[in-house]
Amino acid sequence: MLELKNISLRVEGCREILDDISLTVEDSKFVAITGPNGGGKSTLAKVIAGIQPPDSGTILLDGQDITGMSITERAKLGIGFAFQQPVRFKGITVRDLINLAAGGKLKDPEICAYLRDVGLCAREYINREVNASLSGGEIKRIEIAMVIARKTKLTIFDEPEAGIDLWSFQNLIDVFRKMRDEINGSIVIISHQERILDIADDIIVLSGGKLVAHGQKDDILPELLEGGECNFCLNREGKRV
Ligand SMILES: Nc1ncnc2c1ncn2[C@@H]1O[C@H](COP(=O)(O)OP(=O)(O)OP(=O)(O)O)[C@@H](O)[C@H]1O
Repeated sequence: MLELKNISLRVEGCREILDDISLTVEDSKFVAITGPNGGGKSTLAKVIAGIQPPDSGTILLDGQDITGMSITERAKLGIGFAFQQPVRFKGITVRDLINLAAGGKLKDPEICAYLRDVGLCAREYINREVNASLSGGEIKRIEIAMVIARKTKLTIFDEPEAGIDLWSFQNLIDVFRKMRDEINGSIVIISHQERILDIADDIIVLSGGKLVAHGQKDDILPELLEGGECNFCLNREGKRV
């Protein structure tokens, strides 16, 4: 279980990017974080992954205080993070990356199964070098395949739909459904997409750095669909408009 207690973060000369955020992600839950642009979603994901330290507050994983831990230490405890803009590694093949993620040498059929899960033709990609010749959508899918192979306790995806075409989007939804059903871990997804929000157990809405709603999908989604994300926008006084 992941617990965030009173997390705040301020950038010099700027308002609070995260303002006293407290929330819990229970085991085996699929949680979507959404909200207006600039609300603090990516920053919160970076705070959970250990990329950005908070100014104050505490982060607990299964009761253990991980607030001061590095990305690597958190990764060892089972936190995985898929970036909004994935990185490319020159000289490394797709096979190498999946093996690296899985923490051992997998047989080709196993690697192919991960690639198929994310809609890539395994034969075409398994020996490809992960360099600039891969498209943004292809690299994104390879990164998702890596996250699945890593089988982490808590996986954070930052806008996984970015750069993925419409046809592959359905495939992506299927991947997340499968992850939710088969992997015994929690998934936190930052997304603006209704179809991703729709498969979540819980939805969290961040706006202006504040947590403005957190509850079961069936309670939050109708309000989001009715008024859009700006139904949750805050005015200068920090009140919902
Ligand atoms: N290093 C920084 N310096 C100044 N401002 C920052 C910094 N990092 C983030 N911000 C600001 O903090 C706010 C929250 O950014 P963040 O990327 O977390 O938003 P988001 O909810 O993920 O937005 P989007 O939906 O557009 O991806 C934005 O206004 C952003 O400009």
